[in-house]
Amino acid sequence: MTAQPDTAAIRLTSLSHGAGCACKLPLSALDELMASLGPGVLGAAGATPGGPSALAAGDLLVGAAEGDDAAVLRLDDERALVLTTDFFTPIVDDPGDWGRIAAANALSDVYAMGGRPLLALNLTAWPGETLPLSILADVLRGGASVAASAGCLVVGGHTIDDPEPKYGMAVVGLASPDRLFTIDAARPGDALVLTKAIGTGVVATAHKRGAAPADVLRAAVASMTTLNAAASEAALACGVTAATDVTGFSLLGHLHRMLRASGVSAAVSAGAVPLLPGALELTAAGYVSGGTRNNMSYLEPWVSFSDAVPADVAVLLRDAQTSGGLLLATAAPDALVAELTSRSTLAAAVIGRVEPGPAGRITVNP
Ligand SMILES: Nc1ncnc2c1ncn2[C@@H]1O[C@H](COP(=O)(O)OP(=O)(O)OP(=O)(O)O)[C@@H](O)[C@H]1O
Ligand SMILES: [Mg+2]
Repeated sequence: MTAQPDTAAIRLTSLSHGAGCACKLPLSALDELMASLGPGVLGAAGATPGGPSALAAGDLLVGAAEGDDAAVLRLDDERALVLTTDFFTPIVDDPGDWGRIAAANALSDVYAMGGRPLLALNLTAWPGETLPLSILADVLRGGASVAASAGCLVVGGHTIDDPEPKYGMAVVGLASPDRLFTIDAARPGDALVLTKAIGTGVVATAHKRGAAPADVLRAAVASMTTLNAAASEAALACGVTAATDVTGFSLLGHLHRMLRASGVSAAVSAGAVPLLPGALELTAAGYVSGGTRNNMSYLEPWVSFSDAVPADVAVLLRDAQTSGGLLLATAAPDALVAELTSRSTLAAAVIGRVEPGPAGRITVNP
């Protein structure tokens, strides 16, 4: 009989070159890639299919050109299909937690469109020769448990051999075609509301280096495994039309994308942004991921910080998040905050305001 490896001694994060959504390709590279593809390669909303297609013109409500959280296809007057995918490298050492985080993160893009998830497929890359499959089974169990709590069935998947483990899901959901949340619907005067605290990137980076206190890691994992379902339901109940989820491009990066798509600017109140416990201390101690550094350089021409914003808070606003909250724009923030609070979302913070001005510009005040 071959000796079984001690699975408890395996640190999954040591196998990962970057943590969670911090391993996304930088926004600058993604922009360049999309622009280089040229027209007609990826389907855009309103486009008429060039060749034979089952799609009727106009039924693709959100496509690649929109750069939104998920694609949306109208099925009939009441129903639209929502389609999205996400996967990443180990963000924590516990396999079940990694699975739960990756699933909550993949499902989040459906909630960010105002949909609810129906079916999912596991996307898995695994070093089959060196890493026991029992660990992968724990990852998949974690993912399935979160999907089940979302009312979403995992119905299959795909697994490749890869020296670096990766896990995530492709998810199909349903939404009402006339009640979608899109990235291009923020309007001057709207308040910006955030439904989770930020700081998962610094906590994950510190954890990878063995420096995150247990209670700090626990709070970050609790946040990352929490579904954005309640936040999405609250936003639907309040008639919100503009939303995105906060992930690897950071709070300011995803806000910038929303503002750019909507043709507006915004002012953010740094002091109103909720921070995870320990995040500020770990930022001060230098646990800043490569993804966050990419966000900082990408956002340089777009964001002006008041001198009164503490430097570590300014870093956290650009911290690469994994499975972050929803960022919602609303003309009726009091009603939305009350609805979020009644549904016990992790946060319900008014963090700024949409303003008329150059598309994508952000001013950060203390
Ligand atoms: N390889 C790719 N081919 C086509 N489109 C892509 C590709 N990678 C990213 N995109 C598109 O670029 C946009 C931004 O991608 P990104 O992964 O940041 O969105 P997202 O799914 O909302 O991210 P997250 O899951 O982290 O919230 C999305 O509209 C996405 O569909
Ligand atoms: Mg998203």
